Amino acid sequence: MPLHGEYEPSPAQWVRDQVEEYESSGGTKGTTLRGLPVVVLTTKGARSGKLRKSPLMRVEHDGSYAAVASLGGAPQNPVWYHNVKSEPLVELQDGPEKKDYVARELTGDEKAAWWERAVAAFPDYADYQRKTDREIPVFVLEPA
Ligand SMILES: C[C@H](OP(=O)(O)OC[C@@H](O)[C@@H](O)[C@@H](O)Cn1c2nc(=O)[nH]c(=O)c-2cc2ccc(O)cc21)C(=O)N[C@@H](CCC(=O)N[C@@H](CCC(=O)O)C(=O)O)C(=O)O
Repeated sequence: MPLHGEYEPSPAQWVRDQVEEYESSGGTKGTTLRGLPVVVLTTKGARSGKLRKSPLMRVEHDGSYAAVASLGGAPQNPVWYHNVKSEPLVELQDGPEKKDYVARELTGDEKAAWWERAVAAFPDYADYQRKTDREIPVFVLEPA
C-alpha cells in the first residue's frame, strides 16, 4: 500500500534536482553520487503528513536496504530520521523499481553488520562517523 500525501520537495536545491531527475527518467538518470549508486527514500512528514523524498546511498542485501542517517557527519540527525521513526512504512526507489518497505532502527550486532555493508558501498560513511560524536542511526528497510 503506497504512501499517500502531497509531495513537498526538499528545500535543498541539489536534492530536489536529483529526485526530479531520478523520478522523471524512471530511475535511469540521476541515479549516482560520485559514481556510486543512489536510491530515493520516500517518507511521510512526522508533522506535515506531506511526502518527503530523500536520495540515499544504495546499500542493499538480500532484498533489504539500509537507510543511513549520516547527514555528512553533522551533529544532528537528518529530519527524515524523525519521519521514519513516526511512520516506519516507507517507499524506496532503486533504479526503475519502487516498492514499499517497513523500516526498523538497528542496534548491536545487526547494526554492525549493516554498517559494514554501508561503508563497503560508500566509504565516506566511516569518515562521517569519525567526524561526529553522534552515533549515526541505521535503519533496515524490509519488504512490506
Ligand atoms: C533539509 C531537510 O532534509 P533532511 O530530511 O534533514 O535530510 C537531509 C539529507 O539527509 C537529505 O537531503 C539526503 O537526501 C542527503 N543525502 C544523504 N543523506 C543521508 O543522510 N545519507 C545518505 O546516504 C545520503 C545520500 C545522498 C545521495 C545523494 C543526494 O543528492 C543526497 C544524499 C529538509 O528536507 N527539511 C525540511 C523538512 C523536512 C521534513 O521532513 N519535515 C517533517 C517534520 C519532521 C519533524 O520535524 O519531526 C514534516 O514534513 O512533517 C524543511 O526544512 O522544510
